Amino acid sequence: MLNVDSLNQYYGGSHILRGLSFEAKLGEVTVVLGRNGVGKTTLLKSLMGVVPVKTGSVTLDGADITRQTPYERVRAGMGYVPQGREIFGRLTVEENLRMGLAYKPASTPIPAELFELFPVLKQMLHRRGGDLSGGQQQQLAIARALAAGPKLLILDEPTEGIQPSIIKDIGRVIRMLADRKTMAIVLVEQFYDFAAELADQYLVMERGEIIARGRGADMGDHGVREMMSI
Ligand SMILES: Nc1ncnc2c1ncn2[C@@H]1O[C@H](COP(=O)(O)OP(=O)(O)OP(=O)(O)O)[C@@H](O)[C@H]1O
Repeated sequence: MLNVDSLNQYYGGSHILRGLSFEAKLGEVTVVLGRNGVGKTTLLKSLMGVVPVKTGSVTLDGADITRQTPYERVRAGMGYVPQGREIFGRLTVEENLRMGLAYKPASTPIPAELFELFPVLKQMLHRRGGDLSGGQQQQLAIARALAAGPKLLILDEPTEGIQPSIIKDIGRVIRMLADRKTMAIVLVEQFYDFAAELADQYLVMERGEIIARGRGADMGDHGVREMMSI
C-alpha cells in the first residue's frame, strides 16, 4: 500500500531523516514511536508532501507520489490528522468536515458514517470548532481526514492532551478502520500503551533513523517500552 524507500530529509543543513525505508500494509496499523525531536512529525509531513522530499521515494498503491503536492496526495487517497489537530476554530463542525471534501463536487454529502464513528460531532454540527474540547477537536480532525474515504490514514499523536475516555474511543475507531482491510494506517504516538494496543507493525525512530522494527505483538518482548524511556 504505502512504500517508503531510502527517504532523506533536511532542514537547512540539518539531516533530519536518514534513509528511512518501510512499508505500511492495508488493514494494518503501523505505529511509529520515538522520543521528542527524532523526526516523527517530519516523516509524516514528508509523506503528505507538506515538506518536499530531498531524496528517496514514496509510493502509494504502486504510484510514485514523491513529487506530488499535498492536494494531489489527498486526491490520491491520503488522509492526514496533523499534530495539534489544526481545526478551523471560527468555522463550524460541519464546515470543518466539508474542508475534508474540498476537492469533491460541492453537492457531495458529508458521509453519515462519520457521525456513527463520532456521535458527538452530530450534536455539535453547528458549533464552532474553537468551542469544542480538545478531545472533540481531535475526533473532528480524524473525521475530516476520513471524509473523502482515504486508503491511507496518517495520524500524528492523536492522544496528545486528550482525556482517557476519548483516547479509548479514538483507539476503538482506529482498530475498527484497520480491521475493515480497506485502509492502511500510520500512527505516530508517544503514549506507549495506546501504541502497543493498536500496533500491527511498529517502527522505533532515533535521530532520524529506524533503530528497531517488528510486529506489534512482539513489542513487549523486544523491550520497546524501555527504548522509549531511556
Ligand atoms: N521547520 C523546521 N526547521 C528547522 N528544524 C526543524 C523544523 N521542524 C522541526 N525541526 C527539527 O527537526 C527535528 C525533528 O523534528 P520533528 O518535529 O520531526 O520531531 P518529532 O519526533 O515529531 O518530535 P515531537 O514528538 O516533539 O513532535 C528536531 O530536531 C526539530 O527541532
